[in-house]
Amino acid sequence: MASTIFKDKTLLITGGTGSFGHTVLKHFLTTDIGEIRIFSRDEKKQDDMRHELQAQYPEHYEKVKFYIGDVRNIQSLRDVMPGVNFIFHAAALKQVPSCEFFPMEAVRTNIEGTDNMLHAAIEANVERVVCLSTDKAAYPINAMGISKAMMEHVITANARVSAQRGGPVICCTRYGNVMCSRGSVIPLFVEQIRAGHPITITDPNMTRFLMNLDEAVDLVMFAFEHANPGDLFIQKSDASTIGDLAKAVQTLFGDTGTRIIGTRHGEKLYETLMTKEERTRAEDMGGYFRVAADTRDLNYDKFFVKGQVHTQADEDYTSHNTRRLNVEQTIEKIMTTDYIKEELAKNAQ
Ligand SMILES: O=c1ccn([C@@H]2O[C@H](COP(=O)(O)OP(=O)(O)O[C@H]3O[C@H](CO)[C@@H](O)[C@H](O)[C@H]3O)[C@@H](O)[C@H]2O)c(=O)[nH]1
Repeated sequence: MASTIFKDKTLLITGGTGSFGHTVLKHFLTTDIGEIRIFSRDEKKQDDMRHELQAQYPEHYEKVKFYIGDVRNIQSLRDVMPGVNFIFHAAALKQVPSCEFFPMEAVRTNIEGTDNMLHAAIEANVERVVCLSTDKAAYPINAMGISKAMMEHVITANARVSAQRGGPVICCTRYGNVMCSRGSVIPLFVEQIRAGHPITITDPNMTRFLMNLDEAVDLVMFAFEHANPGDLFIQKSDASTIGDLAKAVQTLFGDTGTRIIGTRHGEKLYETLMTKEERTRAEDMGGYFRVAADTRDLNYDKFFVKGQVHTQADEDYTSHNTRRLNVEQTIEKIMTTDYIKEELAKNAQ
């Protein structure tokens, strides 16, 4: 990717050892970017990443610097900030079931951690910050989604203050399920098939937005380039039913039967990427929507206008009403991931 905006600049990725961080490195490491800082808690994951980069990118790996820290600890964020131009904030607790059992942990990392990061970024005069959220934050029903929804509000509030003071441009992206990410359903199905077990389906009629990691990075880059303070960016995404997704995986890896297990803690039948209320403020930008921040202050009287006041659009934008992929199209879609390509290559050996 030619990325002159990043020429000689320093990019910080919080939660940088995860799948998102790996994909960002794949996109940026060989460009003219100056430095990439990986900030995360786990020294083992950093060490693994360091070795991987040394092997794969012998001429570029020295651009990557590793910082142990935790977004819950603002001092560790202050320590990583000097010289940082841009931030992609991916650090999060994102497993729905674990957040359900330990909701305060989600509060500390997703809400307080994001607030800490933004304060440290504002203090350090960073130029741009893009934060990563999830569809589960729209009309949230589980602790992970609720914490991410609060995170989005923390982002909007800090973006407003930062803009008033000429500080960093802070924005947010929201996306759906990243196919084949760690612990997600596609790798689970593949493992079950390999073990000769029936695959476990919660509800064949459930739908999920399907996105690959490159699309997640593209969305973050789009937000990076187009953001006004407090904007929320959403990528238009396709969806499939879990029943069709299961058939797609079985077509590629074999059919060992299916077993219905029922809906898990905190799960929805479908996900919402953009609410009706957000749609009234959304701008269609082709492949993306921009939901502008509400820039009014608390003095509502001065904003009163005569005439019709729109408070909601007709419909939410959901995994039930977006473009629905059939089994064939779902196969094509999941084949775009490195995980599926690598696993099929193993089968062929
Ligand atoms: O044995 C299983 C497990 C899951 N599912 C279904 O598969 C879909 C996807 O499940 P999963 O891959 O676990 O994703 P989600 O629960 O939708 O959310 C995951 O994916 C989100 C987006 O990547 C992350 O933010 C969340 O943390 C992570 O839990 C859902 O409809 C599940 O009901 C099954 O049918 N059988």
